[in-house]
Amino acid sequence: MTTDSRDKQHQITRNHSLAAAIKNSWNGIWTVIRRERNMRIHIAAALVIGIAALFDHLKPIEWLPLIAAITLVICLEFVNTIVEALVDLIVGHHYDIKAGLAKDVAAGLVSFAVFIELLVVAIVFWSHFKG
Ligand SMILES: Nc1ncnc2c1ncn2[C@@H]1O[C@H](COP(=O)(O)OP(=O)(O)OP(=O)(O)O)[C@@H](O)[C@H]1O
Repeated sequence: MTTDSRDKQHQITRNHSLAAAIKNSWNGIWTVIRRERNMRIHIAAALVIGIAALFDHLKPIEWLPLIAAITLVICLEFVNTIVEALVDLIVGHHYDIKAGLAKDVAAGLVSFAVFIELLVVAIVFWSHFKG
């Protein structure tokens, strides 16, 4: 295989068009959804929250904190996946205490965001029914 044909299969240059940039970014999102079980759980939880908010006729202002909390969790799960990929790229299959720390802190960020998400959901629905 020549270098040229290899480069066509595995792009390592800048995107030549906006369409290519969008296609590659969607590919990144889809890859995370396919590979990361936790991301699928976050999306399922977001759907459940959204359906509950629809059924309970939440006001637009009440949707905002829910959307913010869900966005935070999903964005941090992307960050967690990026950290895992970079750590694996750097250390491979070797044990390294700093690699473990980086992965644990990244996972901890997601857990913290999920805790905030649960808190936000509880407060929004509680205040909706209370008043
Ligand atoms: N190279 C390494 N060196 C040291 N510890 C590691 C290494 N790779 C993984 N670990 C430890 O194993 C844990 C799980 O690893 P990893 O994050 O790759 O698995 P995962 O199942 O994809 O995690 P998550 O549930 O967050 O997606 C890490 O949080 C870390 O404590």
